[in-house]
Amino acid sequence: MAQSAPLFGQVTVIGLGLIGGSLAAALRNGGLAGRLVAGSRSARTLERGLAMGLVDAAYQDLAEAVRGADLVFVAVPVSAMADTFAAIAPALGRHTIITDGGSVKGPVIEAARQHLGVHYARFVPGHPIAGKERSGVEAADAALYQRHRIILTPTEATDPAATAKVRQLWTAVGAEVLDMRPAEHDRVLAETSHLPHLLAFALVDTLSRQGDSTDIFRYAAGGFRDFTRIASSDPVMWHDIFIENRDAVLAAADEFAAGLARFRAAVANGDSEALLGTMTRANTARARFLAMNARTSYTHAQGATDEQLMKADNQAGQARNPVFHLTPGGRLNGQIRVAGDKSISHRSIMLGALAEGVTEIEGFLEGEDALATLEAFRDMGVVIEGPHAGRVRVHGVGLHGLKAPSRTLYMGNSGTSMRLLMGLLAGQSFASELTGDASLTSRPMERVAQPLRQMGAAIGTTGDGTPPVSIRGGRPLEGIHFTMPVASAQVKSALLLAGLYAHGRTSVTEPAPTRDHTERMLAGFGYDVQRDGATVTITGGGGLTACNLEVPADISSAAFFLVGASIAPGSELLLPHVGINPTRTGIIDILRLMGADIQLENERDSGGEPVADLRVRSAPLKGITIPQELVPLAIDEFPAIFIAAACAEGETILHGAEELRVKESDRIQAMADGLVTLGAEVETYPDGIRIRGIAEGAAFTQGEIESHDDHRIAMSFAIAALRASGPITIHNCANVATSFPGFAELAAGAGLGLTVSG
Ligand SMILES: O=C(O)C1=C[C@@H](OP(=O)(O)O)[C@@H](O)[C@H](O)C1
Ligand SMILES: C=C(OP(=O)(O)O)C(=O)O
Repeated sequence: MAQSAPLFGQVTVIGLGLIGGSLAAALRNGGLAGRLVAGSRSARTLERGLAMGLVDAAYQDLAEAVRGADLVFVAVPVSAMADTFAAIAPALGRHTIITDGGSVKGPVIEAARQHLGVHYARFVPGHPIAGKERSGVEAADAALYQRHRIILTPTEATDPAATAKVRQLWTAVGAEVLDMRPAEHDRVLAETSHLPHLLAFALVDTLSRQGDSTDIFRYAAGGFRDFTRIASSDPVMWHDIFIENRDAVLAAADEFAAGLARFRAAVANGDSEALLGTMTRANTARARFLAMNARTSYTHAQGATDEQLMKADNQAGQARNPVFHLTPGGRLNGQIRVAGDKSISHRSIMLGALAEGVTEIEGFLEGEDALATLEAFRDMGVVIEGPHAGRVRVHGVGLHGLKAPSRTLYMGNSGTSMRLLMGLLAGQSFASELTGDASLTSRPMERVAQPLRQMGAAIGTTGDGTPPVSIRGGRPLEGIHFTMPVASAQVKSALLLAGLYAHGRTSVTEPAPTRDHTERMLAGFGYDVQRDGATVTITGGGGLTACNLEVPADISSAAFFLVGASIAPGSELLLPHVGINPTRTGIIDILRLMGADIQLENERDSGGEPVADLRVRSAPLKGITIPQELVPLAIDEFPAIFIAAACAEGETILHGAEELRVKESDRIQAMADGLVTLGAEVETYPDGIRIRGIAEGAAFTQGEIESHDDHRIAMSFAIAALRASGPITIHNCANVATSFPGFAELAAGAGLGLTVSG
């Protein structure tokens, strides 16, 4: 850590175990304290601390230790807090800030209030969530808090300046600081840490009391060992925690007992639907909660080992994030079946859930975005089997059968999930809240919220109009006629889904054609949808009937290969069963205008959606001015199109695409930055870009690219390597899994020099 001016004059650490010792070590390393002092009842600990160079002075008399301190960190067991506060209070200065590391906050705050007297206003309660597998001063580790979370739980009595100072302290040693109310902290810890320990202790104890317990333990397999590992934790420490956090632990235990009773009843009654519902939800829930905490991708959390999960969770978003390494040149050949269509996959779950009967889906996209939708419906009580190799069975609950979710619905990175669900949830009788990852929580949601309010919905967003989105529910909706200011299929779809619940007719007029999967699929589920030019209308009060669906391959995923094969001489690829809905084929039109050689073979209908096998051969490309009417029809494909433009003769100019600035990243800026890094000549406009291309040979230099956590940016620059003069490295590629899991393997199989690390 770099040396900086000391943040504090004297810091005193009371209790020099792993937690206290590690803070001392980190402050020492960073030069953050002018003087470091330790206080401990144990002479041996103090000797070790001095010998290790952690502190400059050490006292068994705690009052002596805090004399002259600017900041005191109390890191003793929770049951010893009251005595410690009483011992130090008389020696604290008028400005001394006191903070602690106790794992239960309510009782520590109460002890501080009783014993710190006037100093209570400068007491900032805290809880570092850091590894505790080793203990004692010998385990002190200057790096312990780096990228770990510290929860601060200031009370109304806490001086905000003191809180700010403690926040500065933790940030300076590399931690991420979160604020919580004390009661919330104790409840959350009771649920996520104390209850599991209670269950493990209770299970092992219960089994060990049975007559044949020797046999039980002899035959105990991995599951038993995994589940009960934490029953080996220190009984004295856990005794203190259960006693100190009594109320929250009891509430969590009661909640669990009710869940156990439900499960028991389902077994007793042979209730397959309840059993499947509970277990399919549980299957993915853990990975999802951890992903949600880390505000990271969900399939990553799902594929990770326990250790990685906990690390990702502790390290606040630092989940392992793959890096793409590309060798330059090469060509693409063969046949590639790209991932299932994302837009159709989302809607297959939504409409399947609201239908009467069981909907069977094939070709479902097992990408993060579609899975976020799937999980949201599980959270609302819908039994969904799968996905297994693209097959999903949705047990529809009917238009009015959804149940209130017990917690915030996590939409990960998916704008489609959030916006469509806003419409659907506005029509429900219950309240709900939607949130997402760092990218999604910065995207605009008022474009949907405003017209829904006109229909009568009660919806809140943040001051910036971004998520979290809260929906009051239980409000009667009235059909409206809405003319969309932006061409957005998500806005249109949200209003149509709300329209299912509205009184009368809901109609939406679009300024330019956008993807019409919602309209087609509603009709496929038996709902009457009227289309008249740019206006689509539905009347509330009908019903949906389950059906079977085959999701075609996603033309947005095929786009990377259409561009890759076009720009790499000697390429020829066949992309079977790709959706060629005319509201999605802008990419084909644009590439053809540039001179690409793309053939549609075997055109057919698949469940109401046109599909074809796409054959693409390399061809010399030329720059064009992209026709305005094609912009909404190729909206997600522009990152890939920009790569084609950089490999075309002359200039390509795009206008009218300001929407690109509010996708998973600002795609105009993210692509321009990457293109410039790779030596291309570009100029950006508020609504577009100009790119000068190089028709032959290397169009790109080597370079390091930032994906900005945007799947389409990552995949576009991967394809660029086909025409680069040196290696390209792309950082933060986890989000490729949102729309195209398996991209790297498929692309490498077809000839792209792509390997993945991290
Ligand atoms: O409705 C859909 O499935 C989508 C609509 C488009 O968004 P907008 O409606 O914001 O243009 C598109 O970018 C997105 O990937 C999927
Ligand atoms: C914009 C996209 O998706 P969404 O809006 O669903 O996040 C996309 O996939 O490119």
